[in-house]
Amino acid sequence: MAIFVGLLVLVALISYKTFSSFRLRRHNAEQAALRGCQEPAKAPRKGFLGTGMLVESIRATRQEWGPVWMHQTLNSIGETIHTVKASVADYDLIITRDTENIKAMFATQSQDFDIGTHRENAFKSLLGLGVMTTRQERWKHSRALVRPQFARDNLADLDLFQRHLDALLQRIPRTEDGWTAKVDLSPLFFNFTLDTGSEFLFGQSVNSQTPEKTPAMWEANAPDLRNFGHHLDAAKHMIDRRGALTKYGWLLRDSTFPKHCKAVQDCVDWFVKNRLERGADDEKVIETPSGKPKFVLLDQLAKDTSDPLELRCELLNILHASRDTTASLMGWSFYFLARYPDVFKTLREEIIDNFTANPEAEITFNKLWACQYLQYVVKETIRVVGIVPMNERAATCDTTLPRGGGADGLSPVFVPKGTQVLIPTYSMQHREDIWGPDVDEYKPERWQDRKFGWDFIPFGGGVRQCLGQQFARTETMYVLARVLQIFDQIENMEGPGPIKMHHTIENRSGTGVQVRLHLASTESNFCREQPTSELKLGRALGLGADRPMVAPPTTPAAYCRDEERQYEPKLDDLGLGVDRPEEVMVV
Ligand code: HEM
Repeated sequence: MAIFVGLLVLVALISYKTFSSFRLRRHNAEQAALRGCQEPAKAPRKGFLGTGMLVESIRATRQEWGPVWMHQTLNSIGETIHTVKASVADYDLIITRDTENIKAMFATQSQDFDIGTHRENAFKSLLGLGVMTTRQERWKHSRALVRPQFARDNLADLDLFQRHLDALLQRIPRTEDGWTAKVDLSPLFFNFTLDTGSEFLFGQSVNSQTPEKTPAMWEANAPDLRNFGHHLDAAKHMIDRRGALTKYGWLLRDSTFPKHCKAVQDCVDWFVKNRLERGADDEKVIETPSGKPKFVLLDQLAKDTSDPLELRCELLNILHASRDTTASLMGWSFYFLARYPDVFKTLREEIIDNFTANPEAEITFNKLWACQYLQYVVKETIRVVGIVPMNERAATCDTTLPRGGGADGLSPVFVPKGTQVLIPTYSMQHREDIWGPDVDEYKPERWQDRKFGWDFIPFGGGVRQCLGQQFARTETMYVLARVLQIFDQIENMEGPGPIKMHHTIENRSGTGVQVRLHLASTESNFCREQPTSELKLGRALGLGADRPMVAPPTTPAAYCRDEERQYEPKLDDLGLGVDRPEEVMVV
């Protein structure tokens, strides 16, 4: 009897599912016809229930070429096809790298699109509900809370960067011949941005580069601040793995994940509690060496809300958005400088012309942003690697995208409510029809006089545009400027091999940034003298100093420069603001 009832329920369920899916398909077909839409090209359906593409994409990500795989897969469907529909099991999604569609989702039809539920679901255990993770009315509330803080002029604090850069440089051991030991700069940048980010957000740095500076009273009263970075990385690793499975991410379980999330949250709660105990008006005005009051985001947010959970979530959302992205950008910048000596030379000349070779000479925000070649290097680095190589939106109602349907790809495409639309920014930034036949070359000069709009959206665009792009670019440019004052040569210490893109949410070099640097002045005390035991210490610090020296540097074939190019700087690129109308693209 029980079996009979069970079977009956199963048949009823299957019938209901079949009927609803039939009704939905008919509804979608009617709506598409009414709106003059045509079907886009289809990605080949491979493997069991069409999961082949998903498996391929996960494999490519593991092999550290995920963004390139996506680009090649789209090109294999058609180099002139920029919008496709892909199906995995019962799940249809659209992938588009068409600039008209991007503009529609971010600007002209932005009311019909928002981030999907995946971002919120994937991140909420760690970050809670904040500006990165929420949608609709809840997101408007968060954005209204944090945006005014980012709309200030010159938000980035150069003194803050300098203090933590000093600590970073002390991590690099020098040898007797004026060169540093071989060093992997990548982990150093991740610690650096954790330290600058935590100080910017909480008012006090977690000092991941200099744990010995942690105040003694913290040791007694605080949660596990020393391992803040470790817990953050471990929790994010799990989120990345879940994210790769899109809607099926919940299938992955890891018993340590909640512990890491809790450890991170405990640390932030501790900062928030200390701040709230002082009362909203008790803002300690600390003057930085440049005479500017120190900006602390927590102080500012505490004026608007005293809800500890809300404060924790917003701060963590921003820390997540800022730390790894900016560290990746710094790492990649040096990765390419080590492979393009002529770019390094041109950039260094510009830095010395503007700021002298004295690494203690003042660098101001305005002068930094006036360095054109420096900006080109940063933009080209972002273009070539796509720091956030994939963005996404989901339709909040039945709607359309203006292009991609029909044989010529020029008809609108119907997008049913709930459909996820992937935006492969890396692929957009490698479209030959937009960037020219030298698209795969690393060539900062291409940015001279280049106007761009919806074809270059590394910081998103429209109402949900990144709030920290000015901060990230200032921090990266500052580090580049100072390091190039101190060092006059950089050498790639990695063996030959293809570029590896370790794509989690952001994209960092999968082989690290293995270099050695030459001090411009032998008097310089910017690095530590290297005792004989230093190689072992280097390993403990994750510097890679003990790794075997490898073959002389080679340039990855895809990024060969075929000729010397002349460059003349032009001053046209100082507009930064998140204050501009949201539709204007400013990068
Ligand atoms: C190279 C560094 C960075 C890159 C490439 C980057 C890129 C992005 C991208 C692609 C988005 C998503 C936009 C969307 O959903 O369409 C975003 C959002 C965001 N970013 Fe950044 N970001 C960087 C650094 C930063 C920094 C340093 C901060 C803060 C100090 C920051 C704060 C935010 C915030 C708060 C959001 C959420 C905006 C919203 O949804 O309303 N980002 N960023």
